[in-house]
Amino acid sequence: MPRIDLIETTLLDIPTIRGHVLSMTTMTAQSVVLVRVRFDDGSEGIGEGTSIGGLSYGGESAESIKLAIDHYIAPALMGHDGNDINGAIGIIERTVRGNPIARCAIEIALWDGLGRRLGVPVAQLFGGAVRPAMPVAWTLASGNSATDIAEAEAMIEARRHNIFKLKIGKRDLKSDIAHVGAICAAVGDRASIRVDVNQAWDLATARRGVAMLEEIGVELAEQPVRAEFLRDLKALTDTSRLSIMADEVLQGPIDAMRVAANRSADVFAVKIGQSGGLRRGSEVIAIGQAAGLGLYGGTMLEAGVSTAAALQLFSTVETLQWGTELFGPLLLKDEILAEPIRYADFCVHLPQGPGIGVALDPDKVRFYRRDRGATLAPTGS
Ligand SMILES: O=C(O)C[C@H]1C=CC(=O)O1
Ligand SMILES: [Mn+2]
Repeated sequence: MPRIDLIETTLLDIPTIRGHVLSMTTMTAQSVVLVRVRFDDGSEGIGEGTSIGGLSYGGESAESIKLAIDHYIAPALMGHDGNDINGAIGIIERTVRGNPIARCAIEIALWDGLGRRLGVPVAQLFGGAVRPAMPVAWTLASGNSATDIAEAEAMIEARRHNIFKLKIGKRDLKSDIAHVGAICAAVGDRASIRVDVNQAWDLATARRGVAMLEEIGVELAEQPVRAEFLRDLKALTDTSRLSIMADEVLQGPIDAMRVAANRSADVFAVKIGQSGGLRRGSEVIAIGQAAGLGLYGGTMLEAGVSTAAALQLFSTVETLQWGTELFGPLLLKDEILAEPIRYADFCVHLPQGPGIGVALDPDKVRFYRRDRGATLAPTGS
């Protein structure tokens, strides 16, 4: 029995290729918590926990993810059978409430370790991949319409993306609609245009906004209203011809059930981090499927490790009506994987090989680790 004998976390700060403007914050760097789990048979697994904009997007930050793992999850899991992932999930959930991204980070490493020991991809442990590649959206969020149009043109030309998600909700409705309209007019029928409001609108604004977006050819609006206001999300879904996607409201299968039960949304943005891991993510997917909702593989703008883990799970889903947005590594200025995930022909390709199918570049990890300065600084002062 391969017992867990070491759990190590490393916090990295990696600059983004440009400012990423969301309704609640502008990102210029992404903070990533890497997890390494070692088992006493010498095998290892890696995981990642990544959030957005410190604590401005949700209830977890890189620092809180690291703390939850180092101080609570790691001590509780020490000595546990690495092959017993369901048992480990039980221990983690009894030890730590909330904190779904921290829980996910460690679970990824457990699946990676198990896959590597068995010599199979994690997708195989979830029944096997039904597709080798998935459509992948890109987020246009430079904060400037002309820059976004140029970016969209370049992506279509390179055959990298023809699905674009526009981040809105920071500016007044009129400016946002003008911005989205300009992008829709520029790309025409060469791309699918969606928007993500990240909870910024009240119901009155959302009603007007969604109606205007529909007029200009937008296909879908993601989380237009606050996650807590499920009644408002449902009101929009009931009356809008645009598809409404649930994102921040989905913090695992219990929320998924609440949203599905009264059809408060048309589509689930399934995120392994927000769901609390691959196992709970697979349950969110099952609930969405059983309710006849559309599915979309979402991201917390994760680096390569968590993106690879999400790809392992989403590759096993029968129908991903809305594709994925697993482009996180492309938003970062530098690659931390030894071999990057492949993006081509408007798709992201499932990495091959055992476990999650990717390995870290140790030099890059060393370079971007937050405590690098501390490690190099003279001690004793
Ligand atoms: O969906 C979100 O709210 C978070 C994230 C995903 C893509 C992106 O640009 O931001
Ligand atoms: Mn979203």
